[in-house]
Amino acid sequence: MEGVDYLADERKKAQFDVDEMKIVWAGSRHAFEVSDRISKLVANDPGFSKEERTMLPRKELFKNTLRKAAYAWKLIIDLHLSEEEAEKLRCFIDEPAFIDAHWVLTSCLTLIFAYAKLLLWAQRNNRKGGCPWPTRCKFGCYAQTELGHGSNVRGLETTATFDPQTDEFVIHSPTLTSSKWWPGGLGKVSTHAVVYARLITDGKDHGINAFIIQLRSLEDHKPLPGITIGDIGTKFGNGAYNTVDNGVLRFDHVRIPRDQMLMSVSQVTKVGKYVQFDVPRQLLYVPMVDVRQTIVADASTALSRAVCIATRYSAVRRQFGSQNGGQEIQVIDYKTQQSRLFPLLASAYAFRFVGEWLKRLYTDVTQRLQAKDFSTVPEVHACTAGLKSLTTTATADGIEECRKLCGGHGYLCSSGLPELFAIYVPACTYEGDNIVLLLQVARYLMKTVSQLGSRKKPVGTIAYMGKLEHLMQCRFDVEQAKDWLKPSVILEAFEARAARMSVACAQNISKFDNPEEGFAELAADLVEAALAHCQLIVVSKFIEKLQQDIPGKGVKQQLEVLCGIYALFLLHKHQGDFLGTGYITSKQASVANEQLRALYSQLRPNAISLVDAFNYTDHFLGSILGRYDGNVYPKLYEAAWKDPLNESDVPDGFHEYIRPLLKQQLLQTARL
Ligand SMILES: CC/C=C\C/C=C\C/C=C\C/C=C\CCC(=O)SCCNC(=O)CCNC(=O)[C@H](O)C(C)(C)COP(=O)(O)OP(=O)(O)OC[C@H]1O[C@@H](n2cnc3c(N)ncnc32)[C@H](O)[C@@H]1OP(=O)(O)O
Ligand SMILES: Cc1cc2nc3c(=O)[nH]c(=O)nc-3n(C[C@H](O)[C@H](O)[C@H](O)COP(=O)(O)OP(=O)(O)OC[C@H]3O[C@@H](n4cnc5c(N)ncnc54)[C@H](O)[C@@H]3O)c2cc1C
Repeated sequence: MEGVDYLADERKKAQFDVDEMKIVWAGSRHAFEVSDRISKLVANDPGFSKEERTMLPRKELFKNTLRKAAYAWKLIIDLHLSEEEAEKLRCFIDEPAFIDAHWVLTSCLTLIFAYAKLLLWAQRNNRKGGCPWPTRCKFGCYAQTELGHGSNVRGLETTATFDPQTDEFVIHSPTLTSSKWWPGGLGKVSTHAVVYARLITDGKDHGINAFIIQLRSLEDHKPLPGITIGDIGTKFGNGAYNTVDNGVLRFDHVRIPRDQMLMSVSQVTKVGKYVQFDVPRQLLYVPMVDVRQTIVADASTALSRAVCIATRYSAVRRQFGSQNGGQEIQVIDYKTQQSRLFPLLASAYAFRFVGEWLKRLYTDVTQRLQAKDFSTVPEVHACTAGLKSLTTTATADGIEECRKLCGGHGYLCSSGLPELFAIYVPACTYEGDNIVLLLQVARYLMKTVSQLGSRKKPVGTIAYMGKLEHLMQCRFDVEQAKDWLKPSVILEAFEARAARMSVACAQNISKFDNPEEGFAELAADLVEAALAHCQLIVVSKFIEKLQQDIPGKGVKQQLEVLCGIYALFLLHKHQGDFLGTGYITSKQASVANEQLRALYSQLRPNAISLVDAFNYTDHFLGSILGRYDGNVYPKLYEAAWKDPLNESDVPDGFHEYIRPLLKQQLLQTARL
């Protein structure tokens, strides 16, 4: 029946003020109001329907994305949307697109510009005159990865050879493996690209630098002479990321003016002299830090969506336990369901808060860079790389777990979960493979440990290493389950585990004559140590959030429960680390698990309201199982009939393939 709220009883159980929690989730009252308004605007506009997305063939799907993007762009201009509102519009349209960032940010913050802005900052500081980029370009993409190399940026093969005769660079793809491969928006749309290539002057290779290159004519959109471009082919999943034209690009001696090199860390003069500036070369990589922090901020959105669907459906779905004709048990009441679902709910909140914190850290580093203070770049690189890795891996795994939590119906496209997973899972790879990124964190940790004896004191997220002596010796000395609720106890446990794992790796590396050989040999242990450090960051930022003034009846208490679940779930999952490093005993681990179970029971009556606090519209969720009103079965039944296979009772192909077989069977039966 329309209009009935099948989850109303669940909503009545809430022990906290949901509206206040919505504001905590959004970040501020203002952010909530913008998000609420724009999500409804998108949901009520048929131009943004997603209904048939998983059924469209690739060409139609892509054209539909072009239409939506153009329509959204028009809305942004017609409604005079601010940058913040436009970003929300992009989020709630919920369709990866070639121009994601371009139309989002009317103030010229294109995807490519987002990458290039720090390079441009350096450029502005190092030479006179403005950059030709944002005003001249139409659509941009970021062409770094090649067919042969992605992670190993130093191994890229595209060349940019300076010709002093003409004051130009000659851009060339010398091998098949040097073809640019993967850039989003490149295949069919981008007119310009930031291209990473080896800079060569006077026969000398100066390593990787970035160049702005026009790819297509602004008149007829054809590739410019010497340039070959195409789409790299269909990707994983129906609909999903196939809305984006990830592309291939080759250059055959293409000439560009000298001023189209992004001269952030070095410069080539008119006479072909290569000049290195007095800035760290890593500045060239800082734009990757920018997108990684955005990905961390987005992880909580993807995970919370999946969790919202699985939580609501778990309250609707009933299996077993009916007595005397009564109702069966809601699957959310099974302890196994809770122990799989509630840690994901807690993770969604944890990632939200660590994402907010990372944004502040990133803003701080950009301000420091303006003042030529490069001191925090290594820490920010380690934090963005590590948290990108942790949050995207946990989110992709979490979405898949939510699909399983919904049983068979989770496997239907109408549950929204298969497409959400297919769109999300490449986040574990793009913007840096997650293992490669954890190894960057491990390098930073090993460097930190090796410098502990020096005068350089560890600060920020590695400050805990400053009390190494204590962390190596301390023991957890309390026995009761409720002791595990004390923030100081949780923090010390995570600090001791992370510190001990890093020190153990450093000690093992020191047994090798060559540290690089030791690092390579111990890579699997190093990845675990890096993960322990990143989990400590997430736990500590959740605890810091709880120290703030949080208004609203019961809101802080719910967040305390979620924080406890996040930390104790990790402790339970990684028990081997905590026991192995000797900080806790097996009895204490079992007491922690007892506390975890108690927290699940505390969360249970609030579960539906905690996912309501995400304030997602049914349009954004795109899931029959996750509908706000819980009216699942009639809508699933209705949706099945919309499938193209159900357009006729007799399928296409019946006469060619089914009927002859049936006839053959009839004949065989007759012969018997
Ligand atoms: C506006 C945006 C809008 C929306 C976006 C939202 C969502 C995203 C949606 C879609 C996705 C879109 C795009 C995806 C785009 C891409 O995937 S682009 C391609 C990204 N590629 C990578 O990430 C490659 C990964 N590899 C690397 O980053 C590096 O090469 C490396 C980290 C593996 C290093 O390799 P090495 O050869 O070992 O190192 P090196 O080059 O010699 O440098 C070593 C020193 O530099 C430090 N360092 C490395 N990276 C950085 C960095 N990013 N910032 C600062 N410092 C860095 C490193 O720590 C070493 O320092 P030392 O002190 O130890 O010397
Ligand atoms: C959807 C999508 C969009 C993308 N968009 C863009 C874009 O816009 N622009 C762009 O330039 N690129 C883009 N990329 C490319 C992306 O950045 C790379 O694929 C990514 O950086 C991983 O590099 P790779 O493919 O070379 O993986 P590889 O490095 O080949 O990884 C293969 C395996 O080797 C392992 N491995 C590699 N190196 C090491 C090591 N040192 N130690 C231990 N293990 C290692 C990895 O963990 C992985 O298991 C995109 C990719 C995808 C999937």
